[in-house]
Amino acid sequence: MTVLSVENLSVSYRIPGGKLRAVRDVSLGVHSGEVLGIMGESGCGKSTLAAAMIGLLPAGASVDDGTIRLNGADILRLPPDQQRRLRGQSIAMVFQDPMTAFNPVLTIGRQLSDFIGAHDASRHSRSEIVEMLKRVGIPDPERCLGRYPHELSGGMRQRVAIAAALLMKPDVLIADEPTTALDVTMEAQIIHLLRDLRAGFSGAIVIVTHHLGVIAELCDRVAVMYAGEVVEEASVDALFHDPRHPYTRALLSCDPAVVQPGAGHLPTIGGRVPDLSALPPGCAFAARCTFADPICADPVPRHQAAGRSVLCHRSEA
Ligand SMILES: Nc1ncnc2c1ncn2[C@@H]1O[C@H](COP(=O)(O)OP(=O)(O)OP(=O)(O)O)[C@@H](O)[C@H]1O
Repeated sequence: MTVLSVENLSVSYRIPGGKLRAVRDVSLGVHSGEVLGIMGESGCGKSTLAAAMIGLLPAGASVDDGTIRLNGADILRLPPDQQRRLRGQSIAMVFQDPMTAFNPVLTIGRQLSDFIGAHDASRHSRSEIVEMLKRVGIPDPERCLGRYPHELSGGMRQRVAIAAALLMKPDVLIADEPTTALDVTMEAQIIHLLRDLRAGFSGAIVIVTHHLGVIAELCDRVAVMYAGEVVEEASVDALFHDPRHPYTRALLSCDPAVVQPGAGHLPTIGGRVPDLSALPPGCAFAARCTFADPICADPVPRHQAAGRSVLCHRSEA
């Protein structure tokens, strides 16, 4: 069942003298039990898309067009209090820097019970919280409950943030760069933790990342973003073994090691991402694409086939 679907979504930021089009005509869906990865270089619009999905767009950003459906409800068109309620019950978010999710002057125990109590006080007892902390690998959960956020390492804080999100039993868990603020060892541990947790979680997971290892190890499907658009969407297997969009191919061919699970961050491609406030007509990747020809200045068709879509004049899905 599709729990979260985004249809023809466009989001822009107001900037001096105009508009920066951060998300352009994006359509995506994620089903229960599935992990969708959203990947792309810095500035391609991943975080803006994730923020729109959870309804927490930063100041200056607005939805120009499109719909976001959560369990079928068109959340952008609900009154704000209903939006908040639906989100609180159905979506949980894990942020890049877990410190931002915690109040520095309250203990972890107080925050977990307050946070969860705010959504459904009766459902969660202290023992459930302790059980969840154990599940996410906190070595001494009882002791952890009495600690303040700054007394935990970054990796432990991220584990607690993941525990808090899972305690809500959300239909959709959105994780925005969940490993980026961590060192390499902790990053690997959190990737393994998320992989283990998948088994006991029936909701959908959306992971925003520029880390190919996260995609390879955790995701079922992946949407590759470039300059605000989804340029290719496919199963992880299809994408890694048979990338069709020249941008995806360029990313993967920069370093053959990247197709291996556990591989590193996205390599860089020559040239620059276009200015999102003054986009060229046609394909936004054309200026960096080795296959570009004059047709690329025309509006770009989206080729769709079973389980795959590709936004390119020259590549079929
Ligand atoms: N508050 C803002 N005001 C104006 N422009 C913004 C703002 N936040 C982001 N942008 C611009 O929107 C575009 C998309 O940014 P976004 O943060 O969504 O990309 P991203 O792929 O998540 O990048 P990163 O991985 O660096 O966070 C970028 O061009 C960015 O400069």
